Amino acid sequence: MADSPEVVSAKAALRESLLAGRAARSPAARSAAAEALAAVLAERLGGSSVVAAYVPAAEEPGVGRLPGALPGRLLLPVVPARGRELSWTEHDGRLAPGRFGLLEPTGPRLPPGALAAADVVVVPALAVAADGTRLGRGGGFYDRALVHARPGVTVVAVVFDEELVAELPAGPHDRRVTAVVTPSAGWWQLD
Ligand SMILES: Nc1nc2c(c(=O)[nH]1)N(C=O)[C@@H](CNc1ccc(C(=O)N[C@@H](CCC(=O)O)C(=O)O)cc1)CN2
Ligand SMILES: Nc1ncnc2c1ncn2[C@@H]1O[C@H](COP(=O)(O)OP(=O)(O)OP(=O)(O)O)[C@@H](O)[C@H]1O
Repeated sequence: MADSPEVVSAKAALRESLLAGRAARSPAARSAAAEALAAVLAERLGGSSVVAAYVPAAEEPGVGRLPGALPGRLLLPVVPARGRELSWTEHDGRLAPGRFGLLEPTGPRLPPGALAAADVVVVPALAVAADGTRLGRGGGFYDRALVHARPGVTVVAVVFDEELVAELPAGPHDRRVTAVVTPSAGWWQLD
């Protein structure tokens, strides 16, 4: 079942204002936030052997410090030329621009089900609610990807402080995160 028209328009309005907030942040504020986020994630994920993460774009929290600060073998997403199922590639240090201008790994692609190898999944979000509801960019990529995560693994979203909110609109496909990190609040367990 698709999102209702009310949920679709509520999400669109929220995305617009959250993206404007991100665009307004200075480069210095972005690097200070990235420093803090990287420190919390490195500490909390210390014992993990396989971590799925992503490469933040310039306006996203963690830019420049993720995924490099994360431990273990790293799986990074590759946006497909067609469709909305993310593929995965094990990070070997090499990145090149892909769809939407996002940096992506260049090595061999693994199928969507490769996410099942991850002990922890670090996900991008525009906002996260106290009940774990996540608002993304609107592609539905992560809602589809998280179907392949092993049940019970930690799914942690990375947001700026004011993007951890009381509530968010949710549709039938939305997958909840189990934790969230923000630069000032650190790690919040939500499940
Ligand atoms: N760093 C990072 N990597 C990520 C995500 C992310 O949010 N951040 N994704 C999280 O899912 C996936 C990519 N999803 C994305 C979905 C939409 C847009 C985007 O810019 N959409 C345009 C519309 C462009 C179009 O449809 O042609 C827009 O929002 O204006 C970008 C990434 C996988 N990798
Ligand atoms: N597992 C799924 N199967 C089919 N459709 C889905 C699935 N997950 C999401 N969708 C659809 O994809 C569209 C976008 O979903 P949504 O608005 O939740 O994206 P998002 O979580 O913000 O984006 P992203 O995951 O790319 O960051 C919606 O129309 C939603 O109904």
